[in-house]
Amino acid sequence: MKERARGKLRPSSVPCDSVWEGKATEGPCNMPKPGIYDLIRKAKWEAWNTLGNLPKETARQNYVDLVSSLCSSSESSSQGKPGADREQLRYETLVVTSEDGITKIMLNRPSKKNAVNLQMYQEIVLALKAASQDDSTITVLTGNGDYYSSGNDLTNFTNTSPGEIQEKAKNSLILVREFVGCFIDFPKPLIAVVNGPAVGIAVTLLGLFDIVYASDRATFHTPFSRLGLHPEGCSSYTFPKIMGPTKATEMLIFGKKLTAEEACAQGLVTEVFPDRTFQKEVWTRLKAYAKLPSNVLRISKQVIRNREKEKLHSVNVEENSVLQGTVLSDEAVNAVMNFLSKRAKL
Ligand SMILES: CCCCCCC/C=C/C(=O)SCCNC(=O)CCNC(=O)[C@H](O)C(C)(C)COP(=O)(O)OP(=O)(O)OC[C@H]1O[C@@H](n2cnc3c(N)ncnc32)[C@H](O)[C@@H]1OP(=O)(O)O
Repeated sequence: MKERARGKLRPSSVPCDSVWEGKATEGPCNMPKPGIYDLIRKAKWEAWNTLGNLPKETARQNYVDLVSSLCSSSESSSQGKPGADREQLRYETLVVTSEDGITKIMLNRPSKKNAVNLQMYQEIVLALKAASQDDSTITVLTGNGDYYSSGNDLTNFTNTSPGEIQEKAKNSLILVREFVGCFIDFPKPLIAVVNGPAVGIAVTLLGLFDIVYASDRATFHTPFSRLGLHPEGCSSYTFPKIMGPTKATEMLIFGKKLTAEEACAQGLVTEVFPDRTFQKEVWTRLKAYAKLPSNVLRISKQVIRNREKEKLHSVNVEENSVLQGTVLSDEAVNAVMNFLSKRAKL
């Protein structure tokens, strides 16, 4: 009997379904308790044993229900395959690819230093939503060309009539709030591959990533005060936590630009690579990480990040409402005018 019962328990099967399976075919637990180091069989035995005298028929029905629910969940997850996403979604400002367990979202306005225009905000929201449901293990954000991103596109409100500008600013900020919310909620490991300089919102968001790899050519600059703007992307909360309040203040209020090495020393960047070997080294490492079990990574991310989510959403709302009041201030409008008239660059 011992051997027959053991033969039914496939070591690779999920403990919970083999428990119902054992109960459904054998009735009450009828095998001796396995040894302390026989971890898989011991876990199954304990689970089976806890079912006590549950009737065989009830156990059988539970087993059928469980198998049906697993089948339907695997069907619905296969509808979110990256191949299908690629066919459905066409992006103008991004290149999104999915292979080797990695969905790569590449900002693709290199002639504008990957400045984030309204279309790009929207497309990143869509790409993150698709990536959260596809079968990739990790998601990467990176930039095409020499910049990672020059931040918010300063022409977002130009070509807008005076009568429409208030409404456009309000709606744009609602979009930015949703955009930041997607980073807060993103369920899989999210990795920034910072291929060159990063500015403004492209920097602040890094506090919401799980890993940040940077080329030694990258710089990190948040010149909010000279633009008449204020910290966003939850940086008013994440940066003081990551680097301490005084270093965060130097960056977020006084616009101190950090080199990649400095950003790494402050904890904003995980690791810096020589630009010459950046792409090769980073992608080799990410491909190895993407072979780890997807579900395990998701759950570990939840364990690390979930207790902060509510706080981050409230910070996002608060930062956004401050910007609602200042994005059309004289200081902000003058800064844009100076940039457009080529009088000001960073
Ligand atoms: C939508 C709601 C608003 C929410 C507000 C959110 C709060 C703000 C968040 C931020 O991200 S603030 C940071 C904004 N970014 C900047 O201030 C950067 C401005 N750009 C520059 O200073 C320079 O362009 C540069 C990045 C230092 C690069 O200089 P370089 O001399 O190397 O290249 P350029 O010839 O200047 O740039 C090439 C091309 O790209 C255009 N461009 C670059 N960055 C932006 C940008 N952020 N917005 C709009 N356009 C940008 C630049 O004008 C050039 O265009 P062309 O002249 O070739 O047409």
